[in-house]
Amino acid sequence: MADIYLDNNATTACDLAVVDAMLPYFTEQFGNPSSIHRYADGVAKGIAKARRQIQALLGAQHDSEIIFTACGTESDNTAILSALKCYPNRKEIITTTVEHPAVLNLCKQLEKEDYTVHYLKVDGKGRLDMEEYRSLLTPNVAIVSVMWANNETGTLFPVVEMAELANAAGVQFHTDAVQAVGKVAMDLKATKIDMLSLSGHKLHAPKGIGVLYLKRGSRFRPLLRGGHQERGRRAGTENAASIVGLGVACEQAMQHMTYENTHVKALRDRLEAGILAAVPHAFVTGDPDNRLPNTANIAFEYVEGEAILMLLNKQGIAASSGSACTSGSLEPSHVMRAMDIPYTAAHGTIRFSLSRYNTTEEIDRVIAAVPPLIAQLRKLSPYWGENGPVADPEKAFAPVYA
Ligand SMILES: Cc1ncc(COP(=O)(O)O)c(C=O)c1O
Ligand code: FES
Repeated sequence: MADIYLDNNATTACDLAVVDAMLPYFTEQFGNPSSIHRYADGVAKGIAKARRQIQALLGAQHDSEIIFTACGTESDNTAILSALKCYPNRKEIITTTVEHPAVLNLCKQLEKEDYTVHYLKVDGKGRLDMEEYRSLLTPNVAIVSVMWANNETGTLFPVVEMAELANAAGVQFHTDAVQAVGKVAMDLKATKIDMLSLSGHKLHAPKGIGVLYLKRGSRFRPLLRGGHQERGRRAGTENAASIVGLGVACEQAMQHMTYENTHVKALRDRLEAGILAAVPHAFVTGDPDNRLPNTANIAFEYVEGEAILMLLNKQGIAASSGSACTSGSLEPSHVMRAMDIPYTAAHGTIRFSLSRYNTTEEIDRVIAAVPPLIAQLRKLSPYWGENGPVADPEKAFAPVYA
């Protein structure tokens, strides 16, 4: 039986059209786009076309607002560090408790360098408190960086509205839209978003290519200095093949946007409904009303996420865990902790993230596979008795994970 890939928030398979478009840039068109000979002829043109394809998907005003980078992480770092250089007297940053490490770990470092970082809290469904946000927006803030969609739960933040508020307060606004691009319709020219990060490998383009969108007129200081590539805003010879691939991936994403929000969403809903109907003591985390169409993060109480993943893997099903145990930590993920998910549930969260390549048959196989597997693990769980959870399992857990 074929394997089932439900880990698309981690990374996606390259679309075959993307690979086809890239191939000539490894062979005939391998020249440096800055050179003046036939090996470079089509390269600059290929890059220019990709810029327009990405502009179209983002609804950007100008193609010059697209800066190619090496990854989403580089885009995030560049955006935040740029604002700190542009506004040297402002020593505060606003972000959230549930950002990707690409933002969080940079902020942790900046705290050691005398910046004050305000981490906006989320409620039990992963939603932000806009009052708290408003109260923190002062002239001391250099930049607000808030993700468009959360990678673990798919929860969407109201970034368009938050950017308006930041702009009114004279503060730059950056959004990490790595998980949102291609799934959420965007019209950046109609927003006050100054900077946005995206990453190719989350939308069926290769790994190692990213974009930083920079609104025309917004202040900017480059992270990498060197050659004059990207109008001096990001030095380094262009990754032409990947850029061309990303362009095609963005065009495809535009074509599939409706499908993603109808068909893929229906598959996700089918998966959730099927699993929740058959498994007691399980629930969906995140904001059910404001979510990516492809993401289901399900907490299975009283079992270990890692054990679930291993049993799923044995059956050819690839998903990921909301816990951090794979990274060698016994703590559940910072996103689950921020939402105050009890640790007896947070340790058993599984993220199923779909793509347009998934089928109803695959989803039905997963719906059939999960319930017996959870039952099997609960039989082994010290927190699960004959008739369900043992009394006060939270207390029983506490000394272990304290
Ligand atoms: C929300 C978010 N931001 C940033 C990144 C980092 O992107 P990249 O892997 O291209 O550096 C990821 C990827 O996991 C992500 O999910
Ligand atoms: S899921 Fe493995 S330690 Fe929490």
